[in-house]
Amino acid sequence: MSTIAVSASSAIGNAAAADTGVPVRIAVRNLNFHYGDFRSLKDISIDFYDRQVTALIGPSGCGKSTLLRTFNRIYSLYPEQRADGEILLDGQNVLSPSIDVNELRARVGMVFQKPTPFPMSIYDNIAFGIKLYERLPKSELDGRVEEALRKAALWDEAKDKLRQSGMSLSGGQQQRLCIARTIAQKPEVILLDEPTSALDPISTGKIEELIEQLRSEFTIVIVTHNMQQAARISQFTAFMYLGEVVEFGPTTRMFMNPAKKQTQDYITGRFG
Ligand SMILES: Nc1ncnc2c1ncn2[C@@H]1O[C@H](COP(=O)(O)OP(=O)(O)OP(=O)(O)O)[C@@H](O)[C@H]1O
Repeated sequence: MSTIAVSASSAIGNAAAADTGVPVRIAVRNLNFHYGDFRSLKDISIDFYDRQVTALIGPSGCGKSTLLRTFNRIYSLYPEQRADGEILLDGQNVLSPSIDVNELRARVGMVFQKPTPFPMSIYDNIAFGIKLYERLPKSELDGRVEEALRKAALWDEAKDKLRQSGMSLSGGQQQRLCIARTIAQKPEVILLDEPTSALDPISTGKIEELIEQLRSEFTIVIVTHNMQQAARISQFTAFMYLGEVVEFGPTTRMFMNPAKKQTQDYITGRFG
């Protein structure tokens, strides 16, 4: 794992983050993103720390989801979308043409705003992804499915109906199933794009607790519109505006004492 870039976070005025001593898992350098002729990310440089939760916040259209989608190159499914610059995952540039994108997507899992279980059983929703990469005897596969459901805090609710359709679960349970499916592939990084915006407060609370538990094992990047949520669950926060990272730092400092007026205005709801 790369530790070189810890001090590089000072490139965006973040001395506090640079002092943490936490290793960097993803180092983004001079990243630009284009949808056709439209440049939606502008020369972004930012570090994401190992086994920490980083929240991406900012007004609608500022580029949060676009940034998230660069990490596993999911955008490359669309020919008119392109990124340049560097995204170093453990020191290896994921934008390099030599990267195996299937392998990358197993290392960098993603969960979307709307729960997206596959139209198959709860068991198969999880086993499917494992079987793409590994050939395991049935007993071992059963163990991996159980482990993923336990880590996603869904085992107790799902263990007696593993053969039922994933679509039969509630919205909150479906989202935990999607998280279980991602975890089962043993990723290093989990990307969460507004994972609770379609959920009720109780389901939201469960996902937030889950994120706190998952942090011991995974590096997590979450896009959220909910400032309280960002403050509750993240250790680092990046405030984005018009395709740029305006400010980045430890969440407590960002919320208690932001350095930039734009950040202050946004987190206090005064952004016009
Ligand atoms: N498929 C696309 N084609 C063209 N432009 C796009 C596309 N997707 C996003 N954009 C533009 O890129 C910019 C960043 O969009 P993005 O979805 O990353 O913002 P966001 O901060 O995640 O917004 P929100 O909070 O509303 O989800 C916006 O100006 C948006 O209009």
